[in-house]
Amino acid sequence: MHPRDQTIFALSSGRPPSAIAMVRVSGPQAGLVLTTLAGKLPAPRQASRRLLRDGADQPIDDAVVLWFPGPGTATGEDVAEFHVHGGRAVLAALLAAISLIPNTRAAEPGEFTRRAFENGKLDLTEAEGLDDLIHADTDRQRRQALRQLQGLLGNRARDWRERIIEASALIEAGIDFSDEGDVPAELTAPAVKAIQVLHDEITKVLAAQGHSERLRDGLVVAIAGEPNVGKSTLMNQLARREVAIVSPHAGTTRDVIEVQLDLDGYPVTVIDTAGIRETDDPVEQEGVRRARARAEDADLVLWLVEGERAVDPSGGQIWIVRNKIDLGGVGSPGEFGISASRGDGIPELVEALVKFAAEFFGTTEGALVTRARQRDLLGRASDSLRRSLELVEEGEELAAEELRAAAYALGRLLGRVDVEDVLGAIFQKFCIGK
Ligand SMILES: Nc1nc2c(c(=O)[nH]1)N(C=O)[C@@H](CNc1ccc(C(=O)N[C@@H](CCC(=O)O)C(=O)O)cc1)CN2
Ligand SMILES: Nc1nc2c(ncn2[C@@H]2O[C@H](COP(=O)(O)OP(=O)(O)OP(=O)(O)O)[C@@H](O)[C@H]2O)c(=O)[nH]1
Ligand SMILES: [Mg+2]
Repeated sequence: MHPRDQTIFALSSGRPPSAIAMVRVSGPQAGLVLTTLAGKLPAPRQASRRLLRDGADQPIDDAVVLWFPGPGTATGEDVAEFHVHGGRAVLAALLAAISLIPNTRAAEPGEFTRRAFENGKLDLTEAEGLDDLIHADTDRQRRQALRQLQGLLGNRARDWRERIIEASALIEAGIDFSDEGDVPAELTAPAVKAIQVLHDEITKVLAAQGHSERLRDGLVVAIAGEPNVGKSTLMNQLARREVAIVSPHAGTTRDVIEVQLDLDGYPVTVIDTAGIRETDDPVEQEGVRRARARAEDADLVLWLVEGERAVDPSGGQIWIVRNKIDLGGVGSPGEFGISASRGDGIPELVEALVKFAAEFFGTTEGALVTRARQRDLLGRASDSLRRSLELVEEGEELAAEELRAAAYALGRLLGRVDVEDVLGAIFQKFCIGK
């Protein structure tokens, strides 16, 4: 039997042990799995309590089960759900009992979603949104992912694709009509107008995206500066816990230490680094090398100084943060003055970071593009439309060719025209059970 026709099953809830766990089954054998383990089929889409039994008629667990007959289901296939106690032995017994039923097998990562995609329940951008929703850590990530899952980009792309195909039909009708020589302008004018509007709409969506695709990974803020200025103390303040070792000894931090923060719904990774100085200690040298590399890659560097020390960092986005103001010393304009150990100035610094994040991510409530793949394909569609406008004067065939390329790019965005390995690569990164 082809793997596509097998019935798949997986633990769809989190790592055991948990209070309750959910095992999902999808495919033609889902009903048989349910009756084998739980007796007669429950009423569709209604929770029923059943004692589950294995092949030897031994009890597995006291469970709640659901039966969703296809095709009106999440995957488009028959689906069964087992809501059981989330202990490791319960799950092991349940999964073993299911796998004994012929033509069933454990699902690959993302395979439920893949089947939903193949059955037309969602397009590729919606599947990507679903994956992002599962991995969303902050509220803004969640909202962006949910918009994508609900088809905000997919619906726009479908509409654009249809309109491009209509415009290209107009142009091609002109080509047939003219037979030889130029197509009369009154035939192509409506198509040209339509292409211009389409080009404007797609370009606007691309322009509005800002750094919205970075919302998935988060902003990286590096704390850097000379040894002993209080970088690790600031890190602990921002994290509100003791993530880094603080000591009066210069050269304490060697490895790069990271914490994930949720700043007003924006995901921010803060990294604490080794104090940058010339040193003979090879371990510290390596720490300094890593500190420099990470600071260079960061979206923002908080360059910490203490006391009256002058500063000379250069390049990139850098904020000067003057620490230990409790010991005296005055900050210059354009600097932050803080006491990392006492907490003075920290709320102001955090507030500025939230503002920076808001500007960095741009108008994420309006952003439709969340991945490089999507941006790339929209860019191609927009470029092809622009070229078709340029070419329409020279020859309708060339313009029609570019329109086909634009429609093709949108088709790939939606996952309508894509080669198996591209789809495979996308779904592979999903969770098992999703
Ligand atoms: N127990 C449980 N909770 C869950 C899911 C699930 O599969 N099981 N989901 C898993 O994704 C999410 C909900 N998403 C769903 C998406 C589509 C359909 C569905 O049955 N769609 C049909 C019928 C539409 C309808 O009646 O509204 C369809 O699209 O044809 C169900 C759940 C989150 N919570
Ligand atoms: N008075 C005062 N002391 C501070 C302040 N912040 C940090 N310190 C002290 O400064 C010393 C160095 O702090 P760390 O946070 O370890 O400094 P660091 O920059 O991480 O040092 P390295 O990891 O060695 O580069 C410790 O003794 C801290 O207690 C501050 O705001 N005021
Ligand atoms: Mg340190």
